Amino acid sequence: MGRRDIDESDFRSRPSKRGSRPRTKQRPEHSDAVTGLVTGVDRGRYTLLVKDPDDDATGTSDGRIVTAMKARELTRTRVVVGDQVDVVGDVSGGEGSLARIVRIQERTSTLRRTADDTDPYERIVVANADQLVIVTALAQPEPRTGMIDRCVVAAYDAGMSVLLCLTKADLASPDELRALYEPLGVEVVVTRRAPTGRADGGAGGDAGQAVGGLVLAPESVEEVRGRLRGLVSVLVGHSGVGKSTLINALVPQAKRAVGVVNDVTGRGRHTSTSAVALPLPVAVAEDEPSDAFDGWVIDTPGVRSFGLAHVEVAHLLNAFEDLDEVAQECPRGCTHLADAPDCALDDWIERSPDDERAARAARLSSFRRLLSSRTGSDA
Ligand SMILES: Nc1nc2c(ncn2[C@@H]2O[C@H](COP(=O)(O)OP(=O)(O)OP(=O)(O)O)[C@@H](O)[C@H]2O)c(=O)[nH]1
Ligand SMILES: [Zn+2]
Repeated sequence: MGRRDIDESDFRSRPSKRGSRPRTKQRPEHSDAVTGLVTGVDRGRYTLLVKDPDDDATGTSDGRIVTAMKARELTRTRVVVGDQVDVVGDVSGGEGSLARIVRIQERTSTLRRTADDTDPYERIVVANADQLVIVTALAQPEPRTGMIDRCVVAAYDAGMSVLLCLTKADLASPDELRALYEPLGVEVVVTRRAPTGRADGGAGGDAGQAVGGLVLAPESVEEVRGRLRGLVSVLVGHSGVGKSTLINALVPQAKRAVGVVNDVTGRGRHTSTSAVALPLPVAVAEDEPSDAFDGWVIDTPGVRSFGLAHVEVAHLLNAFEDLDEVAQECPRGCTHLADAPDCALDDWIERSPDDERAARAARLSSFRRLLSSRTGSDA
């Protein structure tokens, strides 16, 4: 367990006036700890979904909501949505109960951002997510490829895959954006408003219906659901792109009571700026009520951009196996950009078989666009 292996007894037995961390020794661990998934963070209070060990692990929303705080030894450690944590104390989840987080389990991925490219201060946005869903409107507001590129870079750097969700396809065609992103291995999915979708809805009960909002074409919502199933997905998007409409369609308000609402602090869409994890219902049919869920949708109301100062080219290249291999032949310190002298990636196009040339060129130019987005601005 390495450096995480510091527990409360450690801290108390060796208080350090200078604030340096006590050295880890063999100490009794919290053998009574249970594991919880962090689904929300609000002013020092963490909402956890705790499952009993003998529950089957495969996705019903059984389990209880536990509110917790960090144990003292974790004061300087960031616990984020998506973290798997060990908790002790009152883990009953009863009203007014407060448990203690004593350990963070090793993360499989960390989605980071730098506040600004000139400011190296790094934040972890979400832990253990599989996929970044970039929600972009095809119109109103106009798509901004700079923003999309930066999200793609942040995701690949984090070891996550990317789903580009293009909304408002009723207003404009997705073809151009598809052509820009599919060469990068980015999956694309498209949503649109239902042909009769009106703000006041129809008979009600449609899968695509958002409470008090516009109705999305149900089949487009279900296509998105299919891409999210079984995964932990983080949704990002600029204001007005239709992210809330989509999330409401995927996870109707009624379903949200399960797993996330924290009665101690409450959570308002307009007050919370931190991420929140919502269990993704397997199906939302009203006549077949079920708590079954399969996957998590993490909304990130506070994330409007990704500063990328922390991203290294070499690390980004890892996400592109073919290019990475070719780039081994590059001169030392090659930037791999279009103006880089003797960049082996140019060669790779040159010696490409005719029937692959166009695809390679598209991939390389998309990749170079990503590279330069590291230093660009997304304004
Ligand atoms: N034409 C059309 N409009 C849509 C679609 N999806 C959402 N909208 C509208 O776009 C506007 C913005 O949608 P929201 O879901 O509030 O957007 P958001 O991304 O959550 O933005 P914030 O609430 O500002 O964070 C609303 O007026 C929606 O009704 C769509 O597929 N087609
Ligand atoms: Zn190069």
